[in-house]
Amino acid sequence: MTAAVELTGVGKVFNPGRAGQVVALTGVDLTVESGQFVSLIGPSGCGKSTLLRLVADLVPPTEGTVTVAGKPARRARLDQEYGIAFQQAGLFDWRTVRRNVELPLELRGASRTERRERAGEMLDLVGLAEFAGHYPAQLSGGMQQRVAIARALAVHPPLLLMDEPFGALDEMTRERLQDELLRICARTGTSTIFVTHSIPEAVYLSDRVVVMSPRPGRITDVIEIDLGDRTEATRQSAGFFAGITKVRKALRGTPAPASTEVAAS
Ligand SMILES: Nc1ncnc2c1ncn2[C@@H]1O[C@H](COP(=O)(O)OP(=O)(O)OP(=O)(O)O)[C@@H](O)[C@H]1O
Repeated sequence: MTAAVELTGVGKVFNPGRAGQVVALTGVDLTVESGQFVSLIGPSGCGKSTLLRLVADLVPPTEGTVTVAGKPARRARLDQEYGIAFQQAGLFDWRTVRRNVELPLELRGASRTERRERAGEMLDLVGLAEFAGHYPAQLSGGMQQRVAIARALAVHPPLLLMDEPFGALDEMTRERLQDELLRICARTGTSTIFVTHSIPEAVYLSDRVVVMSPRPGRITDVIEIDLGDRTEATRQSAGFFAGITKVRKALRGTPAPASTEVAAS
């Protein structure tokens, strides 16, 4: 099966050869298999957002190749192979919730009926069907984030790129949205790359946590997480805490003990 994302020997230098030169990423090799949930974690400025933006073809790599769904990143962007949700929900204030979700479908030239139907389906999925006619300003931050997720999923992209989408939310809302996101990804078979600063969030959500080093950003560790189906009990489980410890050590540069597999217990 074609990998959802494949980066090979990827490097990114901003302003090369000029005064403001920044080597943001170097030697990045990463494969995200179809249906996998992968988090990126690392100190501020290590290149997490840059990596995501390379996958989204918002910036070109200086070296190496980026493939999304087996296609060059640019082709994948044109084919809308992915949806994007960033920390700021980025909704259009003057459009209702429904019309915000319809936007990527409009850009795709979908018919009015199809747009309505799909937006309704997506808003149902994120539990906001009743708010379809509201404007973003009438919603809480968490609800706005859910609209952004619905919008990102509206074209049924095989891949979701998320940059700290829950960063600004309170802990309870954040945990609820994490569960919703996992449910949505499982139902739709979506692959996800998720940037976060939160170790527990990365461990809870992911099949693999990718740990990055400070500039120039490199991947220093990939920690496999196997907590099975997430339930109420997962956040209190020994496996969850073991995962957190492993990622924390990797972030500090302490080698993890022999096995890198974190299992449910
Ligand atoms: N357009 C740009 N021009 C010049 N330098 C840039 C540009 N975008 C990012 N950088 C630099 O590249 C490095 C990586 O930035 P990036 O935003 O990817 O880090 P990050 O890991 O996402 O950080 P944070 O956790 O603080 O969000 C930083 O040093 C940043 O200043």
